[in-house]
Amino acid sequence: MINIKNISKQYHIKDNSTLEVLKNINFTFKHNHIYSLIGESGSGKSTLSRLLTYIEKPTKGEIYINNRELNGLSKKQLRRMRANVQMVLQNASSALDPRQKVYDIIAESIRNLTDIARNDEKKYIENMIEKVELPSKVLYSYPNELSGGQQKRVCIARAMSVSPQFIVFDESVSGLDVIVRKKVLDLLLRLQREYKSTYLFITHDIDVAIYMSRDILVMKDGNIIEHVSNLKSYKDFRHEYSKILIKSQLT
Ligand SMILES: Nc1ncnc2c1ncn2[C@@H]1O[C@H](COP(=O)(O)OP(=O)(O)OP(=O)(O)O)[C@@H](O)[C@H]1O
Repeated sequence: MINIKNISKQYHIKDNSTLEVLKNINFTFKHNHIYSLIGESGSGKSTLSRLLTYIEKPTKGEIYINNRELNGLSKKQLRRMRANVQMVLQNASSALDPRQKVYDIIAESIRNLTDIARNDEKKYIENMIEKVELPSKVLYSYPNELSGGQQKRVCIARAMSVSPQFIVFDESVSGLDVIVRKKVLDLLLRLQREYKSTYLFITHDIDVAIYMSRDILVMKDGNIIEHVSNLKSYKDFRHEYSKILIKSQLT
């Protein structure tokens, strides 16, 4: 479970002024659940994902994972926490080191973030690559030898390999063609059922958001302005802004 309390994020921009990108957000992400997050460009979705994955710190507020606040943890505890929360980004090719073979990319993550013994590593990685439905020979390829869809699956395998409880997918399927995208989404849904992790699925695309989850957060100007759980129809969105956002995609 991840709990965010009174989270704000400000950036210093030119002329000594500050830009408040996230404004006092409170939310609890339940265990074993998928949330979709939609919102227009610049509303703060990626900033929120960077805070949730500890890439950046909030200016104000606290993030709790399993009731433990991040600040003040020892290095070892922090390492464990980092494994707990993973992120899969839009641009798979830039997220993968072009100089490393897929095996080494996944192994690096495992070595840094888990206690899996070296003797067990190969079997574990082969199993992981099978879970994302890639042939094992991919492990000995470089990322640029793979298709966009295959690279995406490698990113998913790397994230899953450290057994995270929480995964943020930030526009993770953008840029894939419709058929490949659906296959990746179905894979993610299967993996979620198997691993019982919590997903925060960030997307511009309302259809993708609904395909992944009926639990939808809408973000505007640094706030979560609406949370619809158990969405049954577009009419369940009550906030005027959500309605405009949905309408703009449907017309
Ligand atoms: N490091 C930074 N320094 C200054 N401003 C930033 C920084 N990172 C983000 N911003 C600003 O914060 C706002 C929110 O950006 P963010 O990327 O979180 O939005 P987003 O909803 O993810 O947008 P998109 O859908 O286009 O990715 C934008 O105005 C952006 O310019």
